[in-house]
Amino acid sequence: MGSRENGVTSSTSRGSGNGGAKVDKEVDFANYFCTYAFLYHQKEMLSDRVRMDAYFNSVFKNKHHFVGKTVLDVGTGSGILAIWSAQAGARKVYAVEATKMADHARELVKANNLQDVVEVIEGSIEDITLPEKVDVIISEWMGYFLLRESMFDSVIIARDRWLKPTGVMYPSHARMWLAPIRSGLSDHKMSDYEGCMDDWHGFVKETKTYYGVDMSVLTKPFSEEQKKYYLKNSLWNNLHPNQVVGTPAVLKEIDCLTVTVEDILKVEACVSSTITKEDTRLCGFGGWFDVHFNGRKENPAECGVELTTAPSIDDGTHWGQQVFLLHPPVRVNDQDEVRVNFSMTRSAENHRLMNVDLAYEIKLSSGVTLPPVANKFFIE
Ligand SMILES: C[S@@+](CC[C@H](N)C(=O)[O-])C[C@H]1O[C@@H](n2cnc3c(N)ncnc32)[C@H](O)[C@@H]1O
Repeated sequence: MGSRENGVTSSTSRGSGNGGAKVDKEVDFANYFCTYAFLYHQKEMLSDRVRMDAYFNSVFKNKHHFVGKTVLDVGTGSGILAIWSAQAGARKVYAVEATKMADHARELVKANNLQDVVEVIEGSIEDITLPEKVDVIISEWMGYFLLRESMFDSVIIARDRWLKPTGVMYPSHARMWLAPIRSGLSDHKMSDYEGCMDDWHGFVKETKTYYGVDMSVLTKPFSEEQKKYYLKNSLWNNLHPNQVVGTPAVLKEIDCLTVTVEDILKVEACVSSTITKEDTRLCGFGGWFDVHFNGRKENPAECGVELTTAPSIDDGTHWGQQVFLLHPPVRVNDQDEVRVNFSMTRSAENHRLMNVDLAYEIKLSSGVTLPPVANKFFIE
């Protein structure tokens, strides 16, 4: 889950954004669920090899959790996780999907001759009733930086209603990470953060050459506009691992079996990272997540699987990372310490979007501490 294009960017009429508040279902459907009804969007997730391999391996390398068992797939989309669960030997799979994608899922189940095992149910997980409790809940609920989209609330509700006391969650654990980062190569446009704030120059040259108008007078306002934008909004990016200039820190650890909605309304952490590169420019912080498929203590996975969205030399995942930029960048050195006060809450206008407060302070290895800086970002 998590797409730059999915409809969660529009605001909804939801009130306070806390887990107890009422969601205007119609508005939520129009703004959030609508894109999931399109196969093109499901395809984006189905094409994410890192995501697919992790879920596939978690199911097929842990068949003992599935053989002869009952499974609930929360938000089945195209039906892929439900189909794998059935192929791994489940006795019965309830595949619940809020959107009309349920029709395609039903078709796909039938085409794979699994209609006697997989029952596709169209409806919100919050509203449907199952005839029995289940042994496994499987779901792909993760948004950008793990919690954007707030779909995990629905999985928690499903768990509390429908998971047997001995049941297993797929995934079982999740973590959020933050690390100091530097700008990428200048030929990699998306991650040349310093360049992207000033890249009016090249444009001015071209406009003058081809269209005879000198736009250089707008260079400064453009740069100011860019800075304002990037200092207020996080940026989706696929970071290269060499852009990570300090030790990554865990902001939040979640046990999917026991966590409550209350526990995820706010993520607060004070963390510290040691710079690991000589003479580099700290441009901001990168945030990502991982989830694990470890079963539960009494019924562990035979083969634990990790799905990570950390910076990677390959294509990464469709989740990428969230980048929180600083301006101006700060020159840092090996062994300097960056202390971060991090807080993430849900937007009051749209509970599926996030506000981040990020304050940091740098203690140089010489012992000098630079003045603290505080920034606010919106994860849209
Ligand atoms: C990220 S997609 C995952 C789809 C599929 N499970 C997969 O892994 O490819 C999440 C799906 O959950 C559905 N969904 C989200 N919240 C839901 C809810 N409360 N009840 C039912 N379906 C929901 C969305 O419509 C979407 O199709």
